[in-house]
Amino acid sequence: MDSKTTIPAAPQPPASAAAPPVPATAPDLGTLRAEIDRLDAAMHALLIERSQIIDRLVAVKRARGTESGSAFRPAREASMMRQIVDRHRGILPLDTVEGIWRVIISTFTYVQAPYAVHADLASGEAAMRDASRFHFGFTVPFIGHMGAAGVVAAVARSRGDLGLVPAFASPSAGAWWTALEGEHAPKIIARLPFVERADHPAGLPVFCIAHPVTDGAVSEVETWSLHVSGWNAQAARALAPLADVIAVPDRGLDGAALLASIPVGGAVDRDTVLAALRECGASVRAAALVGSHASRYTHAPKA
Ligand SMILES: C=C(O[C@@H]1C=C(C(=O)O)C=C[C@H]1O)C(=O)O
Repeated sequence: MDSKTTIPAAPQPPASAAAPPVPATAPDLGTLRAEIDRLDAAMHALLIERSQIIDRLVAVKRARGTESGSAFRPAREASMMRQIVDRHRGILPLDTVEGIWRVIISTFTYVQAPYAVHADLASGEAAMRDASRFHFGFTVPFIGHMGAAGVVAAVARSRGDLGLVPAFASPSAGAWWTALEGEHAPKIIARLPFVERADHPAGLPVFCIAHPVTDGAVSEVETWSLHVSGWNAQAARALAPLADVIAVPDRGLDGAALLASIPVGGAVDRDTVLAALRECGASVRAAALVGSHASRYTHAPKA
C-alpha cells in the first residue's frame, strides 16, 4: 500500500489523565452508577423512539414513490455527520462518537431496505474491512471482492447494494470507473470518510458506488471519466492543482483513462480541465459524468 493510504492507528487519549480530587460531599459510586443506568435506559429508549420515526419515514417515502432499492441518502448523511462532529465536546473521543453514529445511521438505512456492502480488497484487506465496518457497522453484510470490477458488477446486479472502491490510484485496479459510464450503470454517490482528519481510525479514502440516486443525491463534487490521447507528464502536472485525478494507461501507448473529481461552482470546472489538457498537447476523446459526492470536509481538532 502506498504512503498516502497508510492509516496511523493512533488512539486518542482521554482529555484529562489526572483524576480530579474527590470532594468530601461526593456522591457514592452506587449513586453515580444509578445515574449511568438512568442515562443508558434513556439512550436506549431514544433509539427505540428513533426506530418508530424511521417506520413513519419509510411509509412517507413509499407513498412518495421515491424508493429505488437503496434507502441511503448521501446528502443527508454527509450533512448529519458534519453536524455530529461539529457539536461534539467532552472526553469521549470523536472517533467513538462518529463510529457510533455511523452504525446507527447505516443500520437504520439497512432496516428500511436491506443491502450489502461489496468492497474491493485488492489494495489491502485490513484497511478496507475497517473502513466498511466503521462506516456501515456489523449488521450490514460485508462481501469482499478481489478487484474493483467485481464490486461494480455486484452492485449493478443488486437491487440496492453499495460498493466501496479505493479513491486513489491502485496499479491493480485499472480504469474501473469506465464501467460506470452507461446511463443505468452504477455511479459514485459518496466519498468516505464523510469527515476527514489526519488520525482517522478508518481513514482509507473510498468512493461509495450504487445505482444512480433518484432522491437525495449530492453534487458538490462531480466525478468525470475522461479518455485522453497524448497523455504526458506535463499534462499530469498541469492537472494536479486543478482537480483530484486518478490516471491509468488506456488503449495505446499515449492514452490514459482519468477519473477527475471536480468541485461544482468553483473556479475550475470541467472545461477548465479540458482546456488545460489541450494546452499540454493532450486531447479528450470522450468525457462521461460517472457520479458526484459531497465536498470533502476536514475536521481540525479544537486547540
Ligand atoms: C432516515 C433516512 O434514511 C437513511 C437513514 C438515515 C438515518 O438513520 O438518519 C439518514 C439518511 C438515510 O441514508 C432519511 O432518508 O432521512
